[in-house]
Amino acid sequence: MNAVGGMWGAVRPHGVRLVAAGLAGVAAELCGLGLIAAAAWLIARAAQQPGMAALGLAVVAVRAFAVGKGSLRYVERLAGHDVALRALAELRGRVFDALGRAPGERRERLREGEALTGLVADVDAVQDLLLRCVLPAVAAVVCGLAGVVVCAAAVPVAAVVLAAGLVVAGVVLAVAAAVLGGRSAARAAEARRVLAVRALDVLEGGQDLEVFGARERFAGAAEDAARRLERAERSAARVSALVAGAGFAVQGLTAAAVAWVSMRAGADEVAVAVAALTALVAVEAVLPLAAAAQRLREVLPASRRVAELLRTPPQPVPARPRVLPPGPLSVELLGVHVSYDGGVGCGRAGAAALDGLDLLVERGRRVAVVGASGAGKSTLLAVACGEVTPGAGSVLLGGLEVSACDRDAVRAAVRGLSQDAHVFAGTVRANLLLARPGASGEQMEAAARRARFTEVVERLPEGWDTVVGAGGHGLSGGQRQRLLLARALLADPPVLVLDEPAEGLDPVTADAVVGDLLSGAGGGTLLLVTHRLAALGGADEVVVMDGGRVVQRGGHGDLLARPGPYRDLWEAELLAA
Ligand SMILES: Nc1ncnc2c1ncn2[C@@H]1O[C@H](COP(=O)(O)OP(=O)(O)OP(=O)(O)O)[C@@H](O)[C@H]1O
Repeated sequence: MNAVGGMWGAVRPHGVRLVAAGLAGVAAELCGLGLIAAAAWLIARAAQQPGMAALGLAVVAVRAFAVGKGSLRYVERLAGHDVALRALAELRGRVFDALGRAPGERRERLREGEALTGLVADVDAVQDLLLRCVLPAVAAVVCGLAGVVVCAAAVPVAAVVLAAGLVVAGVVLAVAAAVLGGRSAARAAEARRVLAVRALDVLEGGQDLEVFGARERFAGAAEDAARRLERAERSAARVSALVAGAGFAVQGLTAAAVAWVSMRAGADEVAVAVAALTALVAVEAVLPLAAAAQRLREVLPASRRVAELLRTPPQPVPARPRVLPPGPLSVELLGVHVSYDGGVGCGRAGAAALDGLDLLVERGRRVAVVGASGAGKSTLLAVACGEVTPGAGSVLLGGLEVSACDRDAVRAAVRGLSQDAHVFAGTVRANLLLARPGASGEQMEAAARRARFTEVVERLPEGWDTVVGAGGHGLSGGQRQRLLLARALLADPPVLVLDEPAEGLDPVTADAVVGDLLSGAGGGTLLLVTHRLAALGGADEVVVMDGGRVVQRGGHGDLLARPGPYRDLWEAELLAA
């Protein structure tokens, strides 16, 4: 029920259109039924040569039903698709809203090709609930009932036989199709998922696979998945064909049985013809129920996943948000705990990324955060800028609980450079101005100088107007990183967070950049995650993390002077160098 709830919420605003589509579908089926009943009556009665006056009304009825059936079917298709597409647009809007509300790590998972492709397919599949399940089912049920009524009017006992035929065609076959076809559909869905993952591996990692000589193996795995998908789809098609064949057999047998009991009951030939042909049309109307049931089995899991996403509770919005003070802000984390779903926690399944972390960074201070890989440094920055909501503990900005402040104001106040920052397709200038649209040429130049990006721009064919591709295509890794750093510096927010700003730069430039960032004058509070310890002499303070906690803090020189985690990291860095 929850699964359908997600779609229903999107359909409700278009309820009138949906009812119109349903009524048009029902009316089209009833016209089909009326057409056959009237035609049967007309042919059988004409054979008795009663004269034109007795047949006139039936001739008009046949014409009206024939025209009505075609036109109403067209109206039903038009209105049905109109409402389904409107509901789909509404549903997509709701899914985007829910994604916006979702915690950062969930959005993060959705960036993976497989999950994103899956979500898009799930949302699209939900429209089939309306077009291929609900609307055909409503029309089938009404037309089946109308068939029984017409049959009962012609030959009462034949109506019982028709009802039995309808139950077999509309219920027994539908359940069989759902059970047998559902299994194949589940296998096909899983095979489709595996194929998408394998195909992404081959497409995105093609170069690496070639280098490591693993292309054949991965391509073979993709082919295997494609074969499994083909087998599952064949099996689903076999079930559909079998059910369709059985449906036609039930249809023919029901019509024959209705004719036989009608004759046995002593009905005249006109009544027999009307009852038999009505049975033929009524059973035909309920046959799509089997296909609808099979499709329902395929669509329900997708609808369930979409409904689950839509249930993401909205972030509580403070009634009267507190206003952050101007200028650089202090950052304080008190007993902060973060666990990621599915996080491997450095080999300890389910371990916390932040484990009761306490940290106060006073306003305007320049703090370097260091620690082994997986210590929780990036998670600390993600919590500080509101990307990840802690499971427990408090985060204060300028002395105010971030949950009491406007979310957009917090986002604007704490920004910088994350490990997965994106370069957009467009000019280098446009990429930089994204951080501060009104920035002057001097401000851009200054940010570029600090990020060592000026020398890159000078060598680009069109300078600031050089066009780069999405993801920084056309730039080297180091050039891309300098562009991203320049963009973060241009933003100049009250709290600047930089995650590995010198990643991909040569060691000398990297140390120079990190050193400048930590010792440069002015600007806001700075939280900088780095592995380059040699450049930390200028930092106001160095914070050492391990296992999601702060294990040591102090000045670079003081920390080096005594044994402890920082000196261990330093010695390990010297050894590696
Ligand atoms: N999106 C995520 N989903 C699941 N687990 C995650 C996610 N991000 C981090 N983790 C887990 O949380 C722990 C801390 O990760 P985090 O990225 O904060 O460490 P880090 O100190 O920045 O590491 P590195 O120096 O390698 O970047 C890790 O053990 C990791 O397994």
